[in-house]
Amino acid sequence: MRIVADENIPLLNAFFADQGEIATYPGREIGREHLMQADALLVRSVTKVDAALLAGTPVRFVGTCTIGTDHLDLAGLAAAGIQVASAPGCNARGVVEYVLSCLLTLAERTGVAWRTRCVGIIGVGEVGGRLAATLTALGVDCLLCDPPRAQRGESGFVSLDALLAQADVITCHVPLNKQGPHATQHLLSAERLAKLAPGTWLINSSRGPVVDNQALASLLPQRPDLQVALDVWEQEPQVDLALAQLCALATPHIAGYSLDGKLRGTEQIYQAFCAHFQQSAALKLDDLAPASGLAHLAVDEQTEAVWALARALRLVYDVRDDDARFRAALQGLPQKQIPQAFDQLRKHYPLRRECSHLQLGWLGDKAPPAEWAAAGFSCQRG
Ligand SMILES: NC(=O)c1ccc[n+]([C@@H]2O[C@H](COP(=O)([O-])OP(=O)(O)OC[C@H]3O[C@@H](n4cnc5c(N)ncnc54)[C@H](O)[C@@H]3O)[C@@H](O)[C@H]2O)c1
Ligand SMILES: O=C(O)[C@H](O)[C@H](O)COP(=O)(O)O
Repeated sequence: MRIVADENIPLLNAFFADQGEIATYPGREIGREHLMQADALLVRSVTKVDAALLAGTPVRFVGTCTIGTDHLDLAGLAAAGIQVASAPGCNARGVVEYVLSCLLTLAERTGVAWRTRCVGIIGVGEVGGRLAATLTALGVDCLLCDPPRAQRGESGFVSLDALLAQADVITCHVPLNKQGPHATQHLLSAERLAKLAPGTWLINSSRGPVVDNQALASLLPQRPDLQVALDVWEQEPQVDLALAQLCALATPHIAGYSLDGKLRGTEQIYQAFCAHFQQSAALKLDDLAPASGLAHLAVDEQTEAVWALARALRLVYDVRDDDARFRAALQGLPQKQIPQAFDQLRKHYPLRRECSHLQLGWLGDKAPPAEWAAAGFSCQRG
């Protein structure tokens, strides 16, 4: 068995060394010449894979250790008889923590309490669904928009235009679909952006082209009331630095970059690979993942639950650090050098664990506040 893989897949060797010979390359550089003897191709989001790339190669299995699949030509690969697997939900919790951190930061900067804002979630799947559950547990009002789910007869959704008119915060969690009845490319078009209510906070951590970046760059100089956080960019790894400058928060596509999320992605693809090649999936992430590096925060009955949660989140993840690194690395660079700097920020991303690695030590006599567990924090006495 020969496996070709993106060099940025963590625990690749730990999971796949027993399965065959592994050759790794930078994800953006994987080409047909690397695949002429490969049985399986393992990628992340930066490798574009279509039937033409694999034509004439023995590759019969493609696994992407990511949630998004817009870099894969799913229809073409299916027609060519190639099995494709992705890692649904693997880093969804990381994205939720990124959005929560954006809310805390924008609240601090504008002086508007984040818990009083109505959050409009566009796309209510793995990420949007978990975000809605977490925010609701914290007492925040949410509006949900997901026409594909509404069309399947599920209730609780509003139309996109109703959401845009009513929400104070808009956060996008849709896949990038260029065609079809629910296409999402430029879902936030120039026309819709122009209608954003005064003081709206807009967060995009889905895919860059979901928001018309050119229209946003033209709008923002006339609308200093809008607060925009962009994690994804229309021409990635190229970034429009003028747009980044106008954003309140700018990061290099790292919303889901917790180590936990990346490792779950590798494990999910290992399982799919083993199922496809009829091998037993004997390895478990719990046995291979590095120790948790648990952080502690002690709280007592006098501490307001939501204040403690905000402190706890800051201990685990602070989007301001990613924003500062992004600006320091990219500002002033000639355009030609931006893609490489963008990729370097992602390749050398600092260790980040999820909130499940933070223990809230409860010093009170009564039961700890229910919001904590509901918001995804583990809470123990003492
Ligand atoms: N920035 C990051 O680091 C990062 C990390 C993870 C995922 N993502 C992106 O976020 C996207 C969403 O992730 P997910 O795990 O929630 O995916 P998901 O497939 O579980 O959920 C997507 C939801 O969007 C809905 N949807 C589709 N078209 C829509 C439309 N036109 N309007 C509104 N809703 C629509 C779907 O019905 C679905 O419920 C991924 O496809 C990926 O592109 C980014
Ligand atoms: O779709 C996803 O899972 C995310 O966008 C993922 O974090 C992308 O990371 P990459 O594959 O570019 O390393």
